[in-house]
Amino acid sequence: MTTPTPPPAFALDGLSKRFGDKVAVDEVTLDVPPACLFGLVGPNGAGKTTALSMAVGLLRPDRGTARVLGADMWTDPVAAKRELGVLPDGLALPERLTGGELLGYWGRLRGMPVPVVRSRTAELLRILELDEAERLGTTVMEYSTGMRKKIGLATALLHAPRVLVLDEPYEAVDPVSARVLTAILRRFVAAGGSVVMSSHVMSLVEQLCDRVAIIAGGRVVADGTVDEVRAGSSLEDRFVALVGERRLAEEELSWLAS
Ligand SMILES: Nc1ncnc2c1ncn2[C@@H]1O[C@H](COP(=O)(O)OP(=O)(O)OP(=O)(O)O)[C@@H](O)[C@H]1O
Repeated sequence: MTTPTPPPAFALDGLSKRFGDKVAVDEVTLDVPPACLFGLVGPNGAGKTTALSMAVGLLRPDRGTARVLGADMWTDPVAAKRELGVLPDGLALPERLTGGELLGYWGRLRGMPVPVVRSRTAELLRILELDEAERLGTTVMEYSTGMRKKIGLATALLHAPRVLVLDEPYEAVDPVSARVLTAILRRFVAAGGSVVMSSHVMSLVEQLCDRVAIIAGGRVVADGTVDEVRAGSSLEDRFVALVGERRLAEEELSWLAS
């Protein structure tokens, strides 16, 4: 008897979204295998956040489907979200809570046992170096940009999901915390989890990710292993070649520093 092949961690099929006359995402189809760190890159306004928002159930697609470990995000959202941890773009957080209170609240929303929430909260705050702020009673409203990103990551990790979707997780995070984040993501994938992360830092995606997709103008223009996509050059050069370079002409901004 053959064992059934496990479903992809994430399967996006023909996802499309239009805002008025603007086609933001156009037939995006991607498979993220189990135990994979998947990078999603593309220029500003390419459609990454829109695609990821539809994939995790935050934005209803005009067309197409998104499945998490086989469960359809829009017809079976409870099953699809059970195994999913999300760091959305511009995360709206309850501002008047401390990080620890926020995680406590989050854990209860997820129906987790209180002692588990307590011990994971303490561990996450310590590892992400938010414990000092917690001791001082700092509320999320008073957090710096990087601290907000880190508490957002903690909420994504708290229920020990099997699939993580992280919109620019390294943005505004200091180098020490970035190394911690990398260690967390590597350990997560080594244990069989999958991560989809968007980033503008090509060197980071090259170092960290197993697979990468480049999105431009709402469409997937390249998708494969990092080696396949960079095709013998650097990921940044390949990105620029596929997306198109913008050079500054001699006369442009000539008033600047004149
Ligand atoms: N709520 C909205 N209403 C109207 N247009 C939108 C909305 N959200 C996104 N768009 C448009 O959809 C396109 C894709 O935006 P999106 O935020 O997905 O890009 P992105 O690839 O995440 O960009 P960045 O790298 O700058 O974060 C852009 O042209 C943007 O202006």
